[in-house]
Amino acid sequence: MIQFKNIGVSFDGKTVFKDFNMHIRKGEKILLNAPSGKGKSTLFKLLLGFNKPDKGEIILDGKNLEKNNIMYFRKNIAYVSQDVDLRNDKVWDLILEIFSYKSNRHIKITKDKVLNILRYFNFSEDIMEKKVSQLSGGERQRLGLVICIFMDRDIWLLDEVTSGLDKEMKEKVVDYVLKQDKTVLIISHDRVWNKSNLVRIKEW
Ligand SMILES: Nc1ncnc2c1ncn2[C@@H]1O[C@H](COP(=O)(O)OP(=O)(O)OP(=O)(O)O)[C@@H](O)[C@H]1O
Repeated sequence: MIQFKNIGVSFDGKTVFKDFNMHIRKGEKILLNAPSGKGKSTLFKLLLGFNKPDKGEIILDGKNLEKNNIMYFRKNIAYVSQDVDLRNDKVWDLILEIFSYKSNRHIKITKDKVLNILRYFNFSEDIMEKKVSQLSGGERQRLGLVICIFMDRDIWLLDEVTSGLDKEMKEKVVDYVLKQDKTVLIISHDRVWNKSNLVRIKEW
């Protein structure tokens, strides 16, 4: 489904990837395990077309990532970044706005549906009326994940989504993610992801 083929990436003369290869099948859950600075986040940015490799190919559903089909890649991907950068609106207004965008408009959200998932992630109802700036780091991460869930895209890129959470919530997030019929790439230093044999570990 996704393929990184002979990828080479350098920044300012420093090589991050020389000849990187990875093949991801539909529905796989993959934990990217490499030391800091080895290019984990860069892989996400490559797949989204935010960075361009110096050499190699990035393929999704048989399509080579090129300028003219970047939107195909992006439409299939939901990305939760490390420092979830959400607009400082009230949570419910923010959600309404995100789902009014052209690429998400086909998704029918209701306050009840959103509340159900928010409750699963231990939010109370008053979250809807809070502004994003009033949320803690961990709450923002969970909110980012909830938005990703509602986007209902085939591929999820999760960058440190469990780092600010307590043990019980980490396990809840992992449980939820692993049950989904989605292809998920995970960057995390949390051991909770390694416990399941549903997770393939890609090390370099
Ligand atoms: N746009 C950029 N310009 C210059 N250097 C960059 C750029 N993006 C990434 N780098 C460098 O590339 C290397 C890989 O960065 P990346 O963020 O992908 O690593 P990582 O494995 O995700 O690290 P961490 O685990 O610390 O988040 C780092 O040395 C980083 O400084």
